[in-house]
Amino acid sequence: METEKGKGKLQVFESEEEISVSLAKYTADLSEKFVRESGAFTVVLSGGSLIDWLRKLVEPPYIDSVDWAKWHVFWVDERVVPKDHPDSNYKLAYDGFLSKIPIPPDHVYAINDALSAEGAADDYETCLKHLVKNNVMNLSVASGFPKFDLMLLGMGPDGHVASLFPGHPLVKENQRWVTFIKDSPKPPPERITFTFPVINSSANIALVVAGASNAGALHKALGNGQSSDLLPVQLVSPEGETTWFLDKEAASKL
Ligand SMILES: O=C(O)[C@H](O)[C@@H](O)[C@H](O)[C@H](O)COP(=O)(O)O
Repeated sequence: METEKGKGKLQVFESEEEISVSLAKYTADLSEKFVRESGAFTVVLSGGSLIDWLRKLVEPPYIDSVDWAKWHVFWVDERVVPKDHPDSNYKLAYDGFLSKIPIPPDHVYAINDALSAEGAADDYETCLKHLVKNNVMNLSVASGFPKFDLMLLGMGPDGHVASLFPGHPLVKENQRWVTFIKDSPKPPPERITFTFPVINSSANIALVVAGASNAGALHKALGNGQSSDLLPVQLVSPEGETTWFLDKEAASKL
């Protein structure tokens, strides 16, 4: 099933396997477009199941056809733990994805895990500012925040995206590019996260959500009901395009 709503392009798949097939083609097509147009492709990863759903991208034909040397990889959020810790989103991505592609190591922007949460957020923001200065990426003309080519986002059953949780003041942060949280309701408590102005400056956002536990939040996000207290996922509203990759369990209440 595929429909266009005001909230983006909505695709519902029979299985997680089909999500993975479609996500690989979508990502490879965007990579081809941005590399052709600008010579680089800036991609933002999440934690959670997303990395597993990228598995078809590291298989033929894409493993051979994607211009991996032009990729620059970032994280929308990261837990403040050592990079070899089981909770690390970097480790998750390295083990399941990055170790399988020929990407130059200096194009992989992991957090500095020797720093505090606050220090790591500052450091990551400084890193992004250097990349803007060196023309690896641009600022959005409309917002003045960095504009990534593609953000691959998951969503939690509470409607959180990145480490922006419902009711938390960080949801309203509108100055910083990268900020930190020390009281995440989902463990581990210390994380850094991109802010909504950065998320919403993206050229493309894929929201990849599977499983019945997410059906309620998706119903609220994509259904026709009105509500004044918006879930974080409802604040995802990029300058560019949103594409939803759902399985039928997640979409069961739509
Ligand atoms: O930092 C975290 O705690 C997770 O990365 C989390 O944000 C995850 O991305 C979502 O909960 C979606 O998870 P699933 O894709 O596994 O449903």
